[in-house]
Amino acid sequence: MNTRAISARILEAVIDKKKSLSQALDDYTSELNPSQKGQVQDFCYGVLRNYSQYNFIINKLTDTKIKPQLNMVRFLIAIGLYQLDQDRVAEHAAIGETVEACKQLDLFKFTSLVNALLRSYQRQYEDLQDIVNHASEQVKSNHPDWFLRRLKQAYPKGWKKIVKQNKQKPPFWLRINEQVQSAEAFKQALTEAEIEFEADKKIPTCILLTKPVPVSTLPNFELGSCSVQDRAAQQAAALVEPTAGERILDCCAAPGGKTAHLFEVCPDISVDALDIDEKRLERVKQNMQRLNFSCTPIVGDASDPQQWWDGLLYDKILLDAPCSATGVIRRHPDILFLRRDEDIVALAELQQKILIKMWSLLKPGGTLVYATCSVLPEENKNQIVEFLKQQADAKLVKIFDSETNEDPGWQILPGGQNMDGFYYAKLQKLK
Ligand SMILES: C[S@@+](CC[C@H](N)C(=O)[O-])C[C@H]1O[C@@H](n2cnc3c(N)ncnc32)[C@H](O)[C@@H]1O
Repeated sequence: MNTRAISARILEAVIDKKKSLSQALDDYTSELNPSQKGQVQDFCYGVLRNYSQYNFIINKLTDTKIKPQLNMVRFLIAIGLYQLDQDRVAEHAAIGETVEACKQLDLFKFTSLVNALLRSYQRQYEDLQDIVNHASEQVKSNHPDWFLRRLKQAYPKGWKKIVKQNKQKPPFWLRINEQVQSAEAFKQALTEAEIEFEADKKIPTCILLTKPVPVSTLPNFELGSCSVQDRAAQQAAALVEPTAGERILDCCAAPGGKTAHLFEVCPDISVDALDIDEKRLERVKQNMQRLNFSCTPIVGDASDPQQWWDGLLYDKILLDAPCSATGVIRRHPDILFLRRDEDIVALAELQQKILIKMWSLLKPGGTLVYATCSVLPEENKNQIVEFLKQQADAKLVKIFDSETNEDPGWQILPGGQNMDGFYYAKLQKLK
């Protein structure tokens, strides 16, 4: 099967069957070579970031709407439109290969429709762009109405910027592991390997790769020299401030990016890495192995510590709460198709429940860092405000720029200092 046909199947899995993009990519691309995999990823991400717009154009160009059961044809045409929007794919290849994919998917009678529609798109390109520019916010932004409503309510002035960021390709940040080599030595090795990067101005162990490269080509990656992690996620370890001898709970730890960072900052700590998902916890173990650290993985539900907790209080807790992930849409555009409005209420309830339970596992004098990769106040600011109202033994620790606004924590919006959308708040338990 050609890469367009495979991509159409993946889009069907995400958009119609509500599978996560990473799962669908795993399911359909395991047999492909790296270059084919790259192409499939490019098509799928590209279409998901612009699907509402492509769907709108398809409806404009077809007299009779393509029936829902023929969504596969719709996905193929969307892949064709994405290719024609790009300079990288020659027009004849974009159209020819998409028509070929149509045959490979046994959709022979639609080949002329696919061909005609893509050619019409080329001919009417300027007019269609103009029509799209006057379409609804939902079409232009590729965001569902419920999410636009929540964004507008939370950020009356800034929502357009967030929406724009969500359509961008994400930056490629690395975290250098100074337990393997100094940041300077790693940067030198990158220069020698002719891998272009920008050093972060504030964090010496954080760098931005100018162009994505396969991780296997990074110097000593297998020996744990560095990890791929967004700059926003790299703030967590500094906020936890791990200190030698401490017993730390990493709550909702998988795949273990932040667990590893805690050890990189201070290897002489003991960390319980808790996650409800046994399979994802395996990835924590793999990451620890590559980086040569050792934690205690625990499969368990954070909202029900009686099932797994050994009764010993923790000095520090990092609670990377389950959330809507609405801060990382540029990395995971499938979120726009998988998340529903009612999820936000359910997640907010779960987050407050977990926060209260985790608080009971913290030593007096200990600190808890609350984190999400969400941009919604329901999961962030409101959670902390509500918690502080109810918990007399909780004191807010001010972090970064949190003193300058009414938010008790730090809301990072997508694209802010080139980071993902994230939220942090730090709480101390009074003695
Ligand atoms: C945002 S991810 C964590 C990322 C991780 N901290 C890192 O930096 O690599 C959230 C995790 O929460 C886990 N999770 C969701 N609900 C949970 C629950 N009730 N108890 C424990 N873990 C949960 C999910 O399985 C998922 O691995």
